Amino acid sequence: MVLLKGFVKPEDQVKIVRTCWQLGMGPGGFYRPSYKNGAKLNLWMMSLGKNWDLITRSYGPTRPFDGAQALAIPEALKTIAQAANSTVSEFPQIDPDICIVNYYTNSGKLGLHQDKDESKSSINQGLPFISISIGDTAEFMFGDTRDKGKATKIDLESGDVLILGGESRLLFHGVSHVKTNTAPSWLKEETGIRPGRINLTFRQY
Ligand SMILES: O=C(O)CCC(=O)C(=O)O
Ligand SMILES: [Fe+2]
Repeated sequence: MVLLKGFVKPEDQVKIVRTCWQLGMGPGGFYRPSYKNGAKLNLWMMSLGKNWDLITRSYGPTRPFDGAQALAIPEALKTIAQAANSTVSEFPQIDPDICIVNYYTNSGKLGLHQDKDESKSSINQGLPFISISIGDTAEFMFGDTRDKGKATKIDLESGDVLILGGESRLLFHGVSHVKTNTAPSWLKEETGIRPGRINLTFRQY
């Protein structure tokens, strides 16, 4: 696992907010994924490239609940993720065909889980996924088990990039909470970003 503190330049952070907001408000944009029993995740999600479905835990071209086609990953965003990937010599370079964008309000959170719905080959090779955080700071947790008490907690701030690959590809991870009013003031002024946090994870199926 590699954490690149403050990797994303301010102008790119602004670009990410504007792009995610524009895509997220349109068809195929942000929604709250539900489990079979109707309970919802504590975040808003938009899948780019391929749709990830919470119920089947699999990828497909469209999302079952409204039939919307997964939107394309904007090249400008992919470039930022690949630039981060290329600074880390211990992991292979990926060509992302999936980007999951999560928007957490200040009450948003995500339980400890592993990301293992990409192809067997991708997982077995330990191809990294690249996670970009924008907006309010998150307390991010990770560990070898689903036990929250044993998880390590770190802050992910606006502009940080976390890369999980190789041995760390299947780490359990999640977001315990989002810290209110911690986004950089210049980002708020420039974009009018709502309170909360945007996280993008770039993956190769
Ligand atoms: O928001 C984060 O930092 C993590 C997101 C995540 O784990 C996921 O989308 O699978
Ligand atoms: Fe994840």
